[in-house]
Amino acid sequence: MKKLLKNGCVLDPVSDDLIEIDILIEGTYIKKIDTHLPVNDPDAEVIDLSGKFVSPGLIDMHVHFREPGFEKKETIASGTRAAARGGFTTVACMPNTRPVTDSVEVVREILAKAEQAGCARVLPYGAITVRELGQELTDMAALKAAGVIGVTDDGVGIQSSKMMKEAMRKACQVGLPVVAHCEDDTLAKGGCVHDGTFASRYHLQGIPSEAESIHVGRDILLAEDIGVHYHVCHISAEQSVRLVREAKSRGQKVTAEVTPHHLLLCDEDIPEPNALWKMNPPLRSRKDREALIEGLKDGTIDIIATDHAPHTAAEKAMGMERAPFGIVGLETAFPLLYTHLVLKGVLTLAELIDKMTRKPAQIFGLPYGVLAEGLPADLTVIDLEEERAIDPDTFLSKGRNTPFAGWKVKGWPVLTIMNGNITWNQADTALTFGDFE
Ligand SMILES: NC(=O)N[C@@H](CC(=O)O)C(=O)O
Ligand SMILES: [Zn+2]
Ligand SMILES: [Zn+2]
Repeated sequence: MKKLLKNGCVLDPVSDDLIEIDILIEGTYIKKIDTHLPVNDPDAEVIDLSGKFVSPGLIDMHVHFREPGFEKKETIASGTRAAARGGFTTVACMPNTRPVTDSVEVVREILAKAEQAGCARVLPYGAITVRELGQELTDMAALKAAGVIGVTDDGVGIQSSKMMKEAMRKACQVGLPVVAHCEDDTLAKGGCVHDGTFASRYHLQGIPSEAESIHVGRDILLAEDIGVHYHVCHISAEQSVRLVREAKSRGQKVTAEVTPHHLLLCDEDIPEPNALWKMNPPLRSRKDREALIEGLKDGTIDIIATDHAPHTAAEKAMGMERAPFGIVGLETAFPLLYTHLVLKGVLTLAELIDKMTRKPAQIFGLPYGVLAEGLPADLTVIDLEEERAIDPDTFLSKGRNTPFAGWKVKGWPVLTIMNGNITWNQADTALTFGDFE
């Protein structure tokens, strides 16, 4: 099966200008990219992309799909459909499932379900410790052989420095990155929002920034001699950015990701104690937010990842102190970032796309993230002019927990192609609101 995409605009890799281009997809690969390809092949389906922007398929290195175990919040089927609607073709899913993704069996189950769902490429992470309890290391060699792309106990921090050091040694031996949820329980436990102005106004227990930064600093020191690739999840605090910057300047293999919500919101923006604004790490101070933007611009922070964390409406209605941490992100990330970073002149379109495509692929060694002949046909077509309010009722994710409802944003993905197959087409209502479990 062939698809000929005509007249789409791509970023010129040299000038970063938008240039018009034709792309021929054959089977699952990009066969040809040229300024003009003839429309004379009767076997090729021709798709006109005039006026639309074509990006390499977006990559999200941090999502929670909740399967197995918490299928009421999300399934691999609903999560990958949400990914496709958000323009993502590759997503890496976190192991805080039930059972935890700490065994070859669970990894196989996730990969099989993802294959069946077919809407996005799913790359599983394996746990660092058995059941994410921080007591006993998993069999990382076996997990790697089964297909995990990194190890993490996301959802909880590794409290013991000794355990983290051993984990780094083992991960390094088998060639897996250590992806760290940085959180010191002795500082964070019991808190529900950042230890700042909002917490004091509403007399809520705060989570101080150092709860994260202490782990970032500790882990950078531990990783220094081991030489493992150490990646910081959802970085949120100014001090953490500073520590990563310093480690990079010494040439250490440290990378970091930041979420759209930490880039766009701070604790002052929380209107009232409402769990739609509750996530881990919490929205921090204005100063922290500015440091994250600075870190993203100067390359200290490598990539943007959503930390898509769906929960049920009932769970999120339990209030700021009792509701679980987490917000969804897949279906709003690109338009939010395009509107609030690119259109406001904080990042260029090329910089934003780089942090959501080429860069995540590069740091995790994945063969995706660029448009090139011979690579898998992963593309996201975006209407940079379309402006619409975010409406959680239209989400394909089972999670509706977002603080961004009603935000009017531009730059909606209209067509997503993964491995040569259309996984999202805004114009096709059958694909848009199908009957999915
Ligand atoms: N980010 C969150 O607030 N929640 C995540 C866990 C995590 O990413 O640490 C979840 O699993 O719900
Ligand atoms: Zn986390
Ligand atoms: Zn997470």
